[in-house]
Amino acid sequence: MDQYVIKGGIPLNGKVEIGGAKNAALPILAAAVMTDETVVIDNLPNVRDINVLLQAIQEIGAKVERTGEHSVKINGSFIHDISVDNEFIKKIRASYYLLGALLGKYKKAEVALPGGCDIGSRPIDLHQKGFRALGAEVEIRGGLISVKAENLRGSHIYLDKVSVGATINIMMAAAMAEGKTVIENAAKEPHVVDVANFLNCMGANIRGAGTDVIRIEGVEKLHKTEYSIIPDQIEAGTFMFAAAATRGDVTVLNVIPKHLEATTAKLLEVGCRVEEGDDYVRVVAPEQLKHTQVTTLPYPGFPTDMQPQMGVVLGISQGISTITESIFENRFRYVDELTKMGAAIKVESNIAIISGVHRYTGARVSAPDLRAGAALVIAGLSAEGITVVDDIFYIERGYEALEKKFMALGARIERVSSEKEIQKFKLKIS
Ligand SMILES: CC(=O)N[C@H]1[C@@H](OP(=O)(O)OP(=O)(O)OC[C@H]2O[C@@H](n3ccc(=O)[nH]c3=O)[C@H](O)[C@@H]2O)O[C@H](CO)[C@@H](O)[C@@H]1O
Ligand SMILES: C=C(OP(=O)(O)O)C(=O)O
Repeated sequence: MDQYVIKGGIPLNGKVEIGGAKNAALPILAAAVMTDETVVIDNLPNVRDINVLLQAIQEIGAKVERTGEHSVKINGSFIHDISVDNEFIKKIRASYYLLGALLGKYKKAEVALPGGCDIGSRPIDLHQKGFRALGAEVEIRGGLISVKAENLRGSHIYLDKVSVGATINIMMAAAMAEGKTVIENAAKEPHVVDVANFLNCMGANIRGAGTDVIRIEGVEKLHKTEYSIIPDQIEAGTFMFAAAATRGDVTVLNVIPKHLEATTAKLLEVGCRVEEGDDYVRVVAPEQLKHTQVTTLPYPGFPTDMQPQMGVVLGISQGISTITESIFENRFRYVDELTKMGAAIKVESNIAIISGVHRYTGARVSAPDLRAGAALVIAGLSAEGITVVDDIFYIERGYEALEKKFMALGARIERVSSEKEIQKFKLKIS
């Protein structure tokens, strides 16, 4: 198993290019098979979840051609199987997007129950409710969820909870249903809008994405398009918080500043200076950060996917801060690891009470999930001494070349795969 080994305490400085959003790219890849014509997708992040999904799409017969590190051509006309089940697909969350996509196109699909990071209970009842409302039968058996419909018909669907996954899945199926669908209490995340834009470029008729009511007029057929994925707001936010934690000065390039407003607001509250351009944001950190309060909420609220990174910043901010996690109950698993680095954080139910310490000290820690892992890397970059982060395969689900991007900002970080290499790194920096 690979690790990151980090010599912390160096303020990050410079510019970093942000890639395409994993959580937009995944449903867009699934939606790409909904036409029999060739779709070209660009600004694709080269991360593990994307590669797993592409492989699954290929296994059911779609033609997938990598035309560059960040681009792919997909042709869904060769699909011969609507059953998606392999060892890897079970481990990712976004596998379920193939349900909506294949149900829309073929009126049936069967997909292994979704995995994803263990960040709490992750039911899919709202996805099922949506598919049923469109006229599909839904059955879960033997670790698979299957959906089929004689006829998919538009419907009026109210989501009892704001769900990114359910909104996107229903939108995909409804795009090729007969008649009109209205999704109420829809998720408004930028990636929901990106998927709607992509489907519309393929000929779908979706209005209102980005508001809480989405209206879809089903079409019979979708067609080819060329599309570029939006920048990853979570990758961008991760670098912004890394700048704050290391008392650095970092400019994140190729972003949509509007998507980063909640993150920017919190950085201002802790005392950072934030400059915004058309497609960049610069974060300049003060010597001493200040405490604040955070609650995770659906967009435009503060994203749960940024909560661990924020927690690491607050752990070294003067005073008492609190974080209320209102989306997933198990997203504080980084706290025990951070405690090994000197953090003083108490978790009571879904609230973390954080007494800021002066600085972290390096320790051996383990990434409990994707974003918590990235947060521990930030802690290591800001800590005194050496930190080893184990289980980085979680981090690689969603971050491309994380260590290389940090190195380019002046960090001393290496990806290693043995205890011997860790010792070598220690000798090299001593
Ligand atoms: C691949 C991907 O894009 N993952 C993101 C997606 O996950 P995901 O789409 O799984 O998360 P949802 O937005 O669906 O979940 C939000 C809340 O709704 C609940 N819920 C969801 C579905 C359902 O059928 N029933 C139900 O009760 C969940 O338990 C959670 O409390 O959005 C989350 C919230 O922004 C992010 O943290 C994940 O990174
Ligand atoms: C939790 C995440 O992903 P997933 O929903 O795929 O587990 C994430 O992107 O932070």
